[in-house]
Amino acid sequence: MTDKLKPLREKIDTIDAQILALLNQRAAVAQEVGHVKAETNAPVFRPEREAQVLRGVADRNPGPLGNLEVQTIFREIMSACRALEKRVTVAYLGPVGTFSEQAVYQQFGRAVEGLPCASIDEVFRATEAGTAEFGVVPVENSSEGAINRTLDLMLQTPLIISGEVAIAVHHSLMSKTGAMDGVTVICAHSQALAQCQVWLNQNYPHVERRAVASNAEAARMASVDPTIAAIASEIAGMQYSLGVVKGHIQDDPHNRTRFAIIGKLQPGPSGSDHTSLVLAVPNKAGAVYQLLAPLAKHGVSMTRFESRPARVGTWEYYFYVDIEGHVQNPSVTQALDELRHNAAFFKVLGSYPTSLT
Ligand SMILES: O=C(O)C(=O)C[C@]1(C(=O)O)C=C[C@@H](O)C=C1
Repeated sequence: MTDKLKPLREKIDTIDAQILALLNQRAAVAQEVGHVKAETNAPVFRPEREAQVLRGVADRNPGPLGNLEVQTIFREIMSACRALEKRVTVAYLGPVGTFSEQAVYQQFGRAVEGLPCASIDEVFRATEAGTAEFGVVPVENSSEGAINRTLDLMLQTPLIISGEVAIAVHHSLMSKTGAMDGVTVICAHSQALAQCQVWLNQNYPHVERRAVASNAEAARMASVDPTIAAIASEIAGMQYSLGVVKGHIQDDPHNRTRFAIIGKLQPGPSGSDHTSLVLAVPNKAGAVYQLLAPLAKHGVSMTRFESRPARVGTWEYYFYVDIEGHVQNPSVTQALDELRHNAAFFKVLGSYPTSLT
């Protein structure tokens, strides 16, 4: 056994030495890129370039490693190279251990400065003020729908959407002991309670449910109070040394949340992009249909359509529309020019590379 392993491990050692040398060669080139950017004051984080690199490694991947695995490795390589140029600060809905924090790492890799904020409003404020270069905010959940506070704030902010990231949301029921003995309350964010309600009705119909500010806060509470169990990600549970009572309790096994990266950067076209818009029309029959006609005319696909009642201003509804393509793509430019004419309110929230997952 040992005799057979030895030469194989020597092979791995040789390959690791090559990988290490190549990684540092790559890092040195990234440093040069950093100097060129510094001369022209160009942005360090280039989401369109990173998306192209990650799509490229998946396209060229011969295996046996899976595409997701090689993309994860290359995301971290780019993150580390980027940090040699400049370590970007990213605000997110904290505390640490939230799905928002996972979204930050999924988009930027680990070599970033995370800035946990107490609310979605604060993420916008920190990014607008420049305390953070970027912010990560939840936009929609596959089982619960739009995150309304984010949509409302998008309407007013001067920030742009520079990227999107979707993550699988798996909830676990956890407590200090990993059991439910003595637990009288289950705490979680209201969205998480809603996403697990069928499972909770079947398994713990008589235990009180209490909505708290975040799942990570619920995990923190459970870590200091044995009468509290929390619904949160297992990562949050690990941060607070909780034991898992039951994993994957969300009613929809494919539960996902999509996040927007907000900032002051408008990425260039990456070859596979989305553009987000907010529109409003006068309240008359057929107005929405007419408004959207230019998209069909120019062959631009709509990937999302969401309406929000207007709480202030003249219009009854704002429509949040995502389309395929980048504002610099000619068909999108033409469609948007016509849309702008038909709309009573028109705002481009940004064009950005489509999420890899
Ligand atoms: O190509 C660039 O602009 C770089 O700075 C290099 C690099 C990389 O490591 O590949 C790093 C950061 C950018 O976000 C994009 C790519």
